[in-house]
Amino acid sequence: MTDGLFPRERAEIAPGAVHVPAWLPFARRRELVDACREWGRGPFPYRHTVLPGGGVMSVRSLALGRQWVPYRYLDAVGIALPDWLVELGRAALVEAYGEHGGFTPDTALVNFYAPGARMGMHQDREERSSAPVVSLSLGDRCVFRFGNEENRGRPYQDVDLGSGDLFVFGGASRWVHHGVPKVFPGTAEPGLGLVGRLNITLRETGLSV
Ligand SMILES: O=C(O)CCC(=O)C(=O)O
Ligand SMILES: [Fe+2]
Repeated sequence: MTDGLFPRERAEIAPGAVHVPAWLPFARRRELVDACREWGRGPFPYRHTVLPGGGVMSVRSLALGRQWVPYRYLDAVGIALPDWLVELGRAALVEAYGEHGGFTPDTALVNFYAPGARMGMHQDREERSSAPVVSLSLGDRCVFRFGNEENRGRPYQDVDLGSGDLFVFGGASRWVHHGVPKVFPGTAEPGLGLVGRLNITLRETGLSV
């Protein structure tokens, strides 16, 4: 896959953190965008999450499978996590690591970044399972900041995540701080039918029902 002048190469950003540019074929991206739109039409629309301190996230999100509120998972399921998405998550791990290790995600967070939206540095740490996090990106390109386990600051690496990209972080990278400091508006590929950026993360909560 070539983006402009330079091919974007598959890279292991850190041990257990694998970036596969343009992993999803265009047709699959379109299907995912359509699915994300459908999910938002139902009784559980995309919402700005209100943080305990009163801050409001600029991203709008919805959950598939087990629902997340800051900073815990609820027992409640709003929208079911479809089997085909679980299978896609397994295929993503086979791509990244050569095996899926029995990955059985029970939740997916779908984030929508309208122009100007971003996500601060954080850890995905409400999960009791150490299974990897699978991230799929659609639409506008962004800077994905991948840091360290200790704090929100340096050292970090900035990774360019584009439409169709797969990013997996597991193993020694599972509890690393990460965030999205910038999205580049208008960079979604034509024909995708998306203004902005969508990101889907699949996780195993490790919680029993
Ligand atoms: O949008 C992204 O690429 C990252 C999303 C994320 O870190 C999260 O939902 O926890
Ligand atoms: Fe995260």
